[in-house]
Amino acid sequence: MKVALIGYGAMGKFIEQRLLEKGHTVAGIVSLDQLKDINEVKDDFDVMIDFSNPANLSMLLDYATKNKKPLVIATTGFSEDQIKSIYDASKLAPIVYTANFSLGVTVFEEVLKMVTPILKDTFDIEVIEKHHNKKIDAPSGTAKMLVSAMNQDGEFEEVFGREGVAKRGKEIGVHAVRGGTIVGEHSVIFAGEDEVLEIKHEAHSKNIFANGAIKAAEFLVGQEPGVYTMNDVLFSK
Ligand SMILES: NC(=O)C1=CN([C@@H]2O[C@H](COP(=O)(O)OP(=O)(O)OC[C@H]3O[C@@H](n4cnc5c(N)ncnc54)[C@H](OP(=O)(O)O)[C@@H]3O)[C@@H](O)[C@H]2O)C=CC1
Ligand SMILES: O=C(O)C1=N[C@H](C(=O)O)C[C@H](O)C1
Repeated sequence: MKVALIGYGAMGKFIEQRLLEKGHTVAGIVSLDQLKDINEVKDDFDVMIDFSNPANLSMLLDYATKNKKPLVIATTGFSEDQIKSIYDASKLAPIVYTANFSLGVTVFEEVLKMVTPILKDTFDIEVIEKHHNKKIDAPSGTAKMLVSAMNQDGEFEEVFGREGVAKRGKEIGVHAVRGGTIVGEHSVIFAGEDEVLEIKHEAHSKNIFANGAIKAAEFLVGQEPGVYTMNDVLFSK
């Protein structure tokens, strides 16, 4: 598989190594101090993998739709309008879009879909995420994704950085911690009267994200246009 890499920061450098180890080729790197535009990548490639910055999204969606190129989007911190533009573009190009490529978080979402309807009326729900001190967006994309998994019917308001009392059944509180080299931790706390259920995922290495994104890219080559999830990548036949 020939890959165009977007972003050459912590994840971009990491995934480049993993791609080469797995026998794939890096056709070009687009980043602030490399090629500036995906159109400048001269070698042909099969798929784009984006671990960069929301500022690059429209360039990547333009390229994907005009050239029918598969796009793996790992970047987080998009606006609502940008997220809508991903779904619009997916009518013309195959896209995997997820804020977390790990198996554990993919399963975490399914567990939340099962547990939340049972506890939502009698327990308060709070999400705590922890990341390294270089992360620019908060709350994390994964925290937002976990809230969405719990909020399928749109009945909760997401409250970031709580002030005042928690409104049980109406709000999900979200809290962000930044420090050191924490790779990524996400906890969902269901707090009831005299009991607490806490479900937690810890990333111990960026490997899980790099390997998941490469699996997603391998899956995406040859797929029809559409937005695919990690559930599709990991569990579809
Ligand atoms: N979905 C997932 O599983 C995961 C997603 N991520 C997400 O991937 C993204 C990248 O993470 P990470 O590698 O740790 O971040 P870094 O800050 O280390 O790297 C970001 C890269 O994007 C480049 N970049 C390109 N265009 C811009 C721009 N307009 N403004 C700023 N930077 C730009 C930066 O260039 P330069 O180096 O020149 O500054 C840098 O190479 C984040 O959004 C993060 O949340 C991270 C891990 C897992
Ligand atoms: O920036 C990171 O590092 C990470 N970002 C993703 C997010 O925002 O959820 C995924 C992971 O937690 C690491």
